Amino acid sequence: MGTRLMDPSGHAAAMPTEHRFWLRAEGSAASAGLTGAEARRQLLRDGPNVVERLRRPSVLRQILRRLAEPLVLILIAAAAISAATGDMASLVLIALIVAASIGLETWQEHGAEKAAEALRNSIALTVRVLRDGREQSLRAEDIVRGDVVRLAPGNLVPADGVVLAASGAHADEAILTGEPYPVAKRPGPSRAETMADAHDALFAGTSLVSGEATMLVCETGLATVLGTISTDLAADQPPPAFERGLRRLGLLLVRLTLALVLFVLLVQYALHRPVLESFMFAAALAVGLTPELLPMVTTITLARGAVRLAARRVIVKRLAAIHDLGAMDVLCTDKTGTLTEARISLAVALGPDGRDDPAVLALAAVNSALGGSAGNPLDTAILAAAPEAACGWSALAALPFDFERRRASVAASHDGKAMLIVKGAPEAVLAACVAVDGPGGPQPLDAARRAALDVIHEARAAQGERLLGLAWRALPEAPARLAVSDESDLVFAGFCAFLDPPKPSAAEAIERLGQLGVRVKIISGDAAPVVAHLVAQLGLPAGQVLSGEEIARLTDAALRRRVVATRLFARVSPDQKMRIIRALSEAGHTVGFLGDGINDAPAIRAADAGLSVNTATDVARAAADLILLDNDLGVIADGIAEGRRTYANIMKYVRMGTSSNFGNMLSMALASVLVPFLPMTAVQILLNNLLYDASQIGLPLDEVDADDLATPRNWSIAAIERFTAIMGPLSSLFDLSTFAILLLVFHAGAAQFRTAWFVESMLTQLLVVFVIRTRARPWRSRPARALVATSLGACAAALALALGPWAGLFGFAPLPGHLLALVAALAAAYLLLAEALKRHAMGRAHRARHRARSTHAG
Ligand SMILES: Nc1ncnc2c1ncn2[C@@H]1O[C@H](COP(=O)(O)OP(=O)(O)OP(=O)(O)O)[C@@H](O)[C@H]1O
Ligand SMILES: [Mg+2]
Repeated sequence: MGTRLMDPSGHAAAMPTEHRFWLRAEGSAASAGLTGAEARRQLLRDGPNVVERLRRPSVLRQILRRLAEPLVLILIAAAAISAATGDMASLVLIALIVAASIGLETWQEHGAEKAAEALRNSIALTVRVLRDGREQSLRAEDIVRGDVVRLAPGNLVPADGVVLAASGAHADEAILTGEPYPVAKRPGPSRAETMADAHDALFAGTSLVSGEATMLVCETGLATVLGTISTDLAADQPPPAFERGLRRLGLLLVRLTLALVLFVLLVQYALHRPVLESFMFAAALAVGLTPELLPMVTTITLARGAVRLAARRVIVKRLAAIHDLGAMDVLCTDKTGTLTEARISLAVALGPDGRDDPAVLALAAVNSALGGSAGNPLDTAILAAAPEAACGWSALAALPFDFERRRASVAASHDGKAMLIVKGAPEAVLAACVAVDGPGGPQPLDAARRAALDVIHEARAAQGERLLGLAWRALPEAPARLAVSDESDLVFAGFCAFLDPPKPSAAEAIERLGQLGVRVKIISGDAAPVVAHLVAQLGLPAGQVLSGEEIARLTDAALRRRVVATRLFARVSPDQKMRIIRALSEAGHTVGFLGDGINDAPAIRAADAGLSVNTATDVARAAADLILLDNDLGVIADGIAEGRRTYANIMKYVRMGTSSNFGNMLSMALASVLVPFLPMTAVQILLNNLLYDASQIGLPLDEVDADDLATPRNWSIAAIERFTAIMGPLSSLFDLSTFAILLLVFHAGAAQFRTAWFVESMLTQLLVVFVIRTRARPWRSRPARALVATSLGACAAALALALGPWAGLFGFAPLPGHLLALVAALAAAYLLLAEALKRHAMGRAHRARHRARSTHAG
């Protein structure tokens, strides 16, 4: 559970008095809320209610961050030293080139992130607040101290505050205290030293799991308990699939760079070459090798993906989740709303004999009216079927529904007689019953009678009807509070059966996902026969159902073996949903989860791609990486295509960087040994690198082959290494032949050598993109116009710089016609050979499931 707010012994630490806002006097006075004007003034004083320090850094800060990168610093220092020895030109040039590449990067990234952020804002969390005497829906950011906020189950608590009123309110505070069970909340002063004991306080970041509460906001933003520890919490999350791959790629490149730079420095030292010059050369090599555009290319491709997805009504909250969606090979989903219409209606209320019984419906209606929660679809369906049934009843106490107990209870009185009414999943209710209603009054619930009830339950569920059980007990006196232990010695009254028609579009969507290589699994809290019936209705293959009861008995290792082949899971608790996701993930799958309830939030958080819908509860939406504006499995298929598109384009950049760019830098290092002078000056390497970078701006916009969209794709470092190992040396081989011809045949001098090679390496490096951007023949896969423009533009610029009248400024010398022709011929030969070898270098199309292997190997 991390460090959180606990001391080493695991006990919640006492907070300093000034933070214990629940002890302040302000909470004791009931409040009618603020006026709009008061709130605006308060907002100016305290600032917006945000804890995340994830706010985008300013442009200036982004530039400074890039300037402070060690390589750039070394280069600038080296240039400064050479300026001190009289070489002003290289200082100016290096400064200009560094400025240009930083400018390019900052400008591109800034624009892309702004677009993505605007989309995120469109699904901001809203809170019900009392302002100007009426309830309004406001963005959580605009909440200020003194606001009065209303909370319902599934709502995130937007700020720290004290409870003014509550009925059956329980909060999940695990995120702050590590306490796994919901904590009861009620008004009234507490003298609590620790937040775990503060029954009258609600904390930002926690959520209401049941009941209702009204709270007075005492602290907002960074002043909240969450605000003081939010950085710890962020560090607690394991990185998702995309970041894991990116990190491993970074390590690979660092190793390559270090090896090359050390090699050059050692050789130069051994050959007694000038120290400063060698040093600058090595630094320029390192800059040339660093994939400094990788963050920009990934951000832009992902941000563009986000914008395209928005057109399909999918909002991306975490950009990298687009990639994870493309890599996903298993999608788990809950049932209600995704596979069904979520228009739950009451079909019938049955007595224990299986016949219609309006008295059972009346009991259910009293329970729902006095102890249900607004927004719960089952409670809503019951009240719609019997709107008047609760008249004349008054609530005494309630014990709200939770997903572990699967029961909801109320103590209610009618004509002065008190009664406990319990409703819930039939087996959960029956477990608390000792008797059953019969014609002549309650009868003992013996084995035969239990079996008869099970038969009714099974038969109904097998027809796809979701059942709730109802039970009651007379109460000798009115209780002040209810506990779980009160749910005992009950008399079973009967069932309510509900219908929720399947969505016609669901079957088609699941088939489409199957064609994309994504298997769909259903994880439901509902009973097994209901899930099986639905699956049959949708015309999908059923197979075995794994129940929550069985899962509870399985160890993690055993569960890992079972989950892969199982498609249906029933009667699972929120915790078990999360366990299933983890097990799939450990079995090597990239897992998505789509859900909308309080009970789905842990699983959404655990998934690589957490999906929710805009109508879902706050906790589910907060946990999700992607929000569907329409609850439709079909759009997920669109999202998957988008994810794979972005991945394919990012891979093109990676391939360019690790093969042709790496090959060039490798040649440069070798040449520094073989050639009597430095093969390129530091300035020329940097120019080379800048033009190469500029050419890549078109990549995020590139078209993608159908082949790249067909199967789940995930980082495979092994495949990248293979590609590098083949294509890198190929490019070096060509460079070395170029060197040999230039030196031995044409006896080129230093300046001419550098010019010829600059042109050759630019042409090969820039044009090879058209070869390796596709597995097909280049003329069969058309590149995007933007890519053609940036690549050819960079080529033209390189030729102009090296051959134009200003060439001398950069240390270039004029090239005679036959040398130019030679360079062009060599570049063409290289491209042809690269084309011949690329399929071999790319290997078989790797699928996401190979991740398991490469992860364990790496
Ligand atoms: N308001 C309620 N009162 C009593 N019992 C309830 C209530 N809501 C749900 N239950 C019980 O808890 C079980 C699990 O809840 P629910 O079906 O919503 O879980 P779920 O995992 O979200 O299911 P689904 O896959 O259908 O979305 C229900 O099948 C029902 O037996
Ligand atoms: Mg649900």
